Amino acid sequence: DGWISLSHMTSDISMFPFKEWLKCQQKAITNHKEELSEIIHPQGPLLLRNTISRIIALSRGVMCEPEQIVIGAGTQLLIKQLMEVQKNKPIIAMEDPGYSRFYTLLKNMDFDVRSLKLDGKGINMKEVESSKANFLFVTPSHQFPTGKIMPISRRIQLLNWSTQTSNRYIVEDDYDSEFKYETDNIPSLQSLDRNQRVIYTGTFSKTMLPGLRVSYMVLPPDMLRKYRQHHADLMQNSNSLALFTLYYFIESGEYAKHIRRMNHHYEMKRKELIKQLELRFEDNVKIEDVPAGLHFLAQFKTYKDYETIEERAKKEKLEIYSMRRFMLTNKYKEEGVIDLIIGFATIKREQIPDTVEKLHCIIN
Ligand SMILES: Cc1ncc(COP(=O)(O)O)c(/C=N/[C@@H](CCC(=O)O)COc2ccccc2)c1O
Repeated sequence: DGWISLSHMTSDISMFPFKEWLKCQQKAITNHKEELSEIIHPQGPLLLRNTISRIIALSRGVMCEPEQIVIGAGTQLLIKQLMEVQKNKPIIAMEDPGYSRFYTLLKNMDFDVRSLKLDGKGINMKEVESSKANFLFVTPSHQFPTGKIMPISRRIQLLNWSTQTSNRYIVEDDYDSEFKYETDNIPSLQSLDRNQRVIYTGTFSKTMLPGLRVSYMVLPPDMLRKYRQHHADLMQNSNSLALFTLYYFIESGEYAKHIRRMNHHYEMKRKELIKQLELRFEDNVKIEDVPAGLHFLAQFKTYKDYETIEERAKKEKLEIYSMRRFMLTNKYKEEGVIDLIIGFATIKREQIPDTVEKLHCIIN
């Protein structure tokens, strides 16, 4: 259809080892007929929760028992189920720009949702303090969408904030932590938490097949008790066959191999795209070169506004999103520049020069 995608909402599944996946699915069917024939644990199979707790301990420093993990069909569903448990309408705060799907979900659940500005270190502490929030949603490992990695100093400030009064929680959305290029992993907020204030969420959407819809959250013990009481009757909402298959895919080492392969593949494309953009736009582009994730932020000098750019991109059959998608209430517009979110997962290496040229004529 002639469209080129610089969307951040895709992953490059051309390299996904479907043959291995099918072998693991065969194993899942052979070894787990019993479980497939019945309603299994609402939090997902214990053997997969064991595996997940081991992976996130190794890669993110998350300390938890498998019993604290809830597996669900997407992070939004898990957040919805978690927030249904909360009594007397807690106040919610989240990053702006931020993940608009959480903002919409929580607003639709009639919560009072405050959108807080960022500063150079991530979510702004003064705004956090004045927000009176009970639940604070943050993306410290790779702020969505700006890419900022929250420094340890700000993490400590947030953790101190969370212990100042009761009924304060931090929801750490670690959605994009697998893909780190030069920098090594900063451990999760949850790994620094000594007061059971951090609710940790992760997903297999970025590293596996987005269509699998397998995500998970780690609940502190007291929140887990409340969650289990409230959702005593709730059945598991993930697909058991996919979960058992994922278990074998991880245990066989295929998952680790796939992440290594994708890290290399994405890093190459990211480097090439940044190089071509800087060559073509020279000092009319400023790139937040955060070496992580499947997208980066690029600020282009132009006197065109967001609407014009978005229209021209559509006409040029280039799928790309601007910062407007993520502005919750603070609809700022810097004079003479626009911010675009450049996703590099699906673009082919050989398409990069033409795509950069296309972007140049859209913006100028
Ligand atoms: C901040 C944040 N947290 C969690 C998630 C993951 O959600 P889950 O898949 O339900 O577990 C996303 C996915 N955000 C999605 C949409 C972003 C947008 O709306 O602009 C993009 O998701 C994918 C990107 C690449 C490959 C696969 C998926 C999230 O942006």
